Amino acid sequence: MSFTLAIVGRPNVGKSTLFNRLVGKKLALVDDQPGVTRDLREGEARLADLRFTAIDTAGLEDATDDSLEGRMRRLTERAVDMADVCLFMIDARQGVTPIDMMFAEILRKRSAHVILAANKGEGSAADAGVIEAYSLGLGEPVRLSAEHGEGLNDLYTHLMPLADEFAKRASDISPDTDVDLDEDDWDESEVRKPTSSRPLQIAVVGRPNAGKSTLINKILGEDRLLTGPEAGITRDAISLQIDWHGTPTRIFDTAGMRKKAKVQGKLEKLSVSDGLRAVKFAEVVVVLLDAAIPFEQQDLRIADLAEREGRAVVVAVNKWDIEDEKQQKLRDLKESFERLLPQLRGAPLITVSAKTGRGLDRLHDAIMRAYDVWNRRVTTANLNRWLTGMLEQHPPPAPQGKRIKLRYMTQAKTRPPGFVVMCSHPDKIPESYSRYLVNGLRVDFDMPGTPIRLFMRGQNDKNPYKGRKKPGTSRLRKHLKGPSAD
Ligand SMILES: Nc1nc2c(ncn2[C@@H]2O[C@H](COP(=O)(O)OP(=O)(O)OP(=O)(O)O)[C@@H](O)[C@H]2O)c(=O)[nH]1
Ligand SMILES: Nc1nc2c(ncn2[C@@H]2O[C@H](COP(=O)(O)OP(=O)(O)OP(=O)(O)O)[C@@H](O)[C@H]2O)c(=O)[nH]1
Repeated sequence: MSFTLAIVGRPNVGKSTLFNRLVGKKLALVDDQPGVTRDLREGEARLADLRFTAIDTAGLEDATDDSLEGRMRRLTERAVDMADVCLFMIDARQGVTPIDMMFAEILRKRSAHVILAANKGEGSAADAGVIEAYSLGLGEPVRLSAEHGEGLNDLYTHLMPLADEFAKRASDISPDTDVDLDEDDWDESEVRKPTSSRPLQIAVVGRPNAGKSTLINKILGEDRLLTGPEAGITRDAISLQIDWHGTPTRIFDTAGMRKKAKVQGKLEKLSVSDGLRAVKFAEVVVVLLDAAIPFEQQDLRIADLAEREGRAVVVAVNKWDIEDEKQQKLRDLKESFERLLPQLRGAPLITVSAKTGRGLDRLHDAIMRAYDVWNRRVTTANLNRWLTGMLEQHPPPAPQGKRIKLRYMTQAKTRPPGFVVMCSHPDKIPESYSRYLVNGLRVDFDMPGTPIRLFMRGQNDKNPYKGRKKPGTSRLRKHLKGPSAD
């Protein structure tokens, strides 16, 4: 089951950086001078369980005997013809440029499968560019940071169904692993359920000795993972596929993530990054706490990391069998949770005993629900009705006497839910007002336990349609919604 992926895009967007990450060796040169990569490079790439050939196209500023456009076109076409899938990369910090548009045009005509990636996506400086990427008409962009290794899970989610399709074409997989590719006809009451070929990906993370291996053994119903009383017994992230109450599920057991400062040997360093990697690949992250020592610094770090990575989060408090005063303890836990992890407001907190199996059904239900919420889509009509109410209840501030206008809102993405608000002065909207809207969305559309992303966007911000045709309302809507939105 192998296929070829070409990474294309204009100079300096980060193609080689991604290539290096996928291929795992420093095969391609990386530099902040445009055009450092001199030719097409090929390497055997890995992304979780996917294996494929990656092609890095770069070096477009090198030659002098032709126009940039001509060279770019030739090189891209060559790569496209060699590849099954094209990963088209833009620089989210710079937004969509005319050259990007030219690329999009070539790819739309020539490539059957294009995945759009908005790279350099770490941090809020990239927010506007990511949203703008929808305007290229190539579907939902994958927000990546090739340099920091962020967004690889999303890339995996985009690649996996294609990989399956290629494998099916090669007719070496059984007919019951059909992939449901149809994402366009969801409505807000519908959520995507994992299909048989796309298992729900769960990472169980927590400090050493929290009971991760014991928990997974219990779920598996057999002693497949090693457990023991010493901290740090699991050295690697292990993934296991099971049918959990009828849901195809892949569970990553990760070695305990401990504070970096305490990490000594090289082996343990690897384990920590394995844990981080598991978070990146997971859809739902179960943060497993030890009831005797809950919410330590490291637990908070892990939970915060999962939130920043945009994963659905369920907190499970383990070893509940040895707690007395359970009622009081539970109240204390909930209070600490709200105080220490406000960014995960409303995320489920489930008490379990990995040893006896108590609470595991509730854990399963909480995971499924968190996954549902993470996939939720709210219609634009409902959002705007809601926005009107929110504005009436608590109007936005008026810096220097000029009121900021929030005009229009739409959901730009799911997994996790991301919303765009068009407004008059996006940079003047205080953090507190954004929080008011996010908390409102959470409560009114019933979205506990999932990160919610909110982007404020000015109508004139780097609008790629500016200067072309008149941006009528429907055009603007299309730009905002993107081709894959409701
Ligand atoms: N901030 C940030 N910088 C990145 C990221 N990915 C790559 N870069 C930087 O962008 C610059 C260009 O990266 P390359 O990977 O060489 O880009 P390329 O697209 O292969 O460039 P050419 O060889 O010129 O076509 C380097 O300085 C990278 O370190 C990212 O995710 N975030
Ligand atoms: N009483 C009680 N003990 C538990 C429970 N779950 C795990 N333990 C014990 O806690 C210890 C650590 O469990 P592991 O499953 O190895 O922990 P881990 O989180 O995988 O540990 P690392 O591999 O170090 O990351 C073992 O002695 C388990 O028997 C539980 O629900 N109740």
